[in-house]
Amino acid sequence: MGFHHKHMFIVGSGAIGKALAVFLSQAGRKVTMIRGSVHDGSTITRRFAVEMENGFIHEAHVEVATLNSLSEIDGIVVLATKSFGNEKLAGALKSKIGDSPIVLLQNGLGIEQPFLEHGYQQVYRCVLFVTSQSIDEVVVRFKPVTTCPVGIEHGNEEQLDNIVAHLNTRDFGFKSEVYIQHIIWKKAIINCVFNSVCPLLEIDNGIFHKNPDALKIARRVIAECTTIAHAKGIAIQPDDVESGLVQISRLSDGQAISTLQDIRRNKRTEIETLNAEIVRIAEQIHQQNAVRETRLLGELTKIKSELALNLLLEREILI
Ligand SMILES: NC(=O)C1=CN([C@@H]2O[C@H](COP(=O)(O)OP(=O)(O)OC[C@H]3O[C@@H](n4cnc5c(N)ncnc54)[C@H](OP(=O)(O)O)[C@@H]3O)[C@@H](O)[C@H]2O)C=CC1
Ligand SMILES: CC(C)(CO)C(=O)C(=O)O
Repeated sequence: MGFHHKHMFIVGSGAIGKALAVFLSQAGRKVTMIRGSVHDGSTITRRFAVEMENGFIHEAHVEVATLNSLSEIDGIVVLATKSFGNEKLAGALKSKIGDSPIVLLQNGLGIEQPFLEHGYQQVYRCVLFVTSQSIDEVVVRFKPVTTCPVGIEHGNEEQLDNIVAHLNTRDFGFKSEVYIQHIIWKKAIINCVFNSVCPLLEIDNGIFHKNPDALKIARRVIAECTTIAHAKGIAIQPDDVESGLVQISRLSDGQAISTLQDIRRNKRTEIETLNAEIVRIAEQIHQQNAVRETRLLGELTKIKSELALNLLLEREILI
């Protein structure tokens, strides 16, 4: 058995889960994908493909199971599901994973709470700096931005390095980052901008490096959110967040942000863990007036996403 002997369980068969499953399988890791929202007891093998920017296609056959088809999960559990499912998943995984570590790949603030509250001892958080967009049931279009840091919510550095060694591949890079909290905040603030402005304008991620007026809006949201970060003891600088945002905008030009993909597919979005969560934190420390634009953009995005869901419901009733 080689160094990378741990079985990788990827929960969630979406744009990120499929890309990760393909890269890990190609690198020779043992991979099982577990469906996040499907519980029909099935285990099948499926082909997934990842299209890179230069047109190259990576593909792999991956075993896809459901939670109720597995009695025990022994390995490294990686969550690539939508964060609003975490409370339910934390309950469902608890009796099966023993002391296997869990790694959360999701965007947002506070998304680890359900796992900490359920008493998980090995909880790690990754901040993704890649974009992956579903083209159809099999293919995703993948663009890496930079190496993705993984840090500790509850656990230890030795296990962290072991997890990173198992996750890291040439095309989807991971690294250990002991001080992850400031990166979580920085990325969450960047997402507060992308995941509201892009869906509202119905435009791809390239807008901020191309349009000075959109960048001005981004700058104001960044200023608001960094004020709250500072009040919570997270020392991040607005200029640093802005350069991160512009870098992502350049490198993911043409890609649609996940919230825009969700709205287009009439799916629930994660905006509650972004703008709404920063507003909630601001309220707790009586600084709600400092985040007015962040709140407005979040509320408009939420309405837009609910309108899309209602439209789908109405269409279903008519059929
Ligand atoms: N796509 C991207 O470029 C990026 C994504 N992220 C983050 O990565 C995470 C995954 O994103 P992405 O792959 O794009 O999302 P997708 O919508 O493509 O896939 C998410 C998967 O989550 C599962 N899921 C959906 N609802 C629930 C639920 N209520 N309970 C349990 N599982 C559920 C589904 O898995 P199944 O089909 O197996 O049921 C679904 O396929 C998100 O938190 C996102 O913010 C971060 C940076 C970039
Ligand atoms: C900002 C971006 C594009 C970076 O990975 C992202 O987080 C997303 O697509 O959800």
